[in-house]
Amino acid sequence: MRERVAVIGAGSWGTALAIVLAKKGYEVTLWARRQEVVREIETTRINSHYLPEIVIPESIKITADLEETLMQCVAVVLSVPSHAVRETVRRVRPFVTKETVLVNTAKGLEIETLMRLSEVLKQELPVELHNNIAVLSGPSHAEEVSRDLPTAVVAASHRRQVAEYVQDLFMAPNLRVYTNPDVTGVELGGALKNVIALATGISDGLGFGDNTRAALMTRGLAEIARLGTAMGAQSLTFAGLAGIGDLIVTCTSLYSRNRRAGIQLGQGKPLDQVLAGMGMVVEGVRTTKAAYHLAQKYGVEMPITEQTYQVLFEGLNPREAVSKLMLRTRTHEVEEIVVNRQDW
Ligand SMILES: NC(=O)C1=CN([C@@H]2O[C@H](COP(=O)(O)OP(=O)(O)OC[C@H]3O[C@@H](n4cnc5c(N)ncnc54)[C@H](O)[C@@H]3O)[C@@H](O)[C@H]2O)C=CC1
Ligand SMILES: O=C(CO)COP(=O)(O)O
Repeated sequence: MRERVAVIGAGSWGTALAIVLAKKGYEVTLWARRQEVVREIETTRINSHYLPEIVIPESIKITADLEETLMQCVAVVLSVPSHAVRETVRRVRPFVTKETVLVNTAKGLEIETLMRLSEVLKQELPVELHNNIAVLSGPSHAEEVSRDLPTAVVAASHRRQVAEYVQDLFMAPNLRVYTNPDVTGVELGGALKNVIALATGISDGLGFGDNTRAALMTRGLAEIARLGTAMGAQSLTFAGLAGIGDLIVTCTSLYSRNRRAGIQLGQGKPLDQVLAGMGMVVEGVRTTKAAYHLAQKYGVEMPITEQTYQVLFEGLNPREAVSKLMLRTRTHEVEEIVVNRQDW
């Protein structure tokens, strides 16, 4: 008998992952919040709003009934936006057993609590399920994964068997999955790169150049790693797929909603209009707020995040924000190198 996997969230990413799993032979049920999405996929096999170019295999069952979706499934893949993770896990909880593996694929933070999403899952799930939690992250636009273009991602879990289970679950000829025990680093890399994607988008929208984008990405990664290590992550994780890997794709691809939102902001469009026009989740906006407060909480300098926050929420002119970054007090590139070189 084929193993059953539930994918919760029929947006771009949930749909793409459901296709990957169905092609691997799993019996996949995709849960959509809205009945009209169920009807459309059932009748046309197209999810026209989120992945219009992709034909969804007949073998994927689509429903808005959560109990039906979760019945006898061995794994649950959560692909709803970060702000919906807590309420979704609460709804999922009654239908999972203590053997079910739960994989969060959303990239963000909970702004009210500043928690990472696996921490939200832990809070909402009984303790016997805590070791079954995993996260999937890395440079992986749904538009490309659903077209089977070669992609590499990372599965993180505190338990090696669970990370390897998720690795095996998704591993496919064109989807290579690595494991990493550093759940904190993998989650923070995936969430915080969206802030830098907004910043680089803004810079592109202002008409600045490739040098500017490279500077923002590099210094952005430095501040992601600074906050990440202060929060207990391993610095090397930020040199991996969930760190620099995802930063590269999100800051350079036109599939990135965060980058596209940033470009429009840089061109002078107000935030509410940008978000209304996007029609898909732009995680970086909320994450900027969370990251700004986390930087204060941990006493970590995050100048790009701070300026992005000012632009998004305090009405700072983006050009002035760039100028503030350029004119900051001079500093070293890597503080640790200087501290360890007393002869210098
Ligand atoms: N699109 C992509 O290429 C990738 C997205 N992700 C992450 O996956 C998460 C989901 O993103 P996408 O699928 O791209 O978003 P999307 O905007 O394409 O779709 C979001 C889906 O969640 C549903 N939804 C919205 N609010 C909800 C709620 N309160 N309760 C339940 N469902 C709700 C929507 O109806 C929609 O089906 C995000 O955190 C994103 O960062 C991660 C990797 C790749
Ligand atoms: O995380 C992603 C790709 O890895 C998706 O990024 P966007 O949300 O900016 O589209």
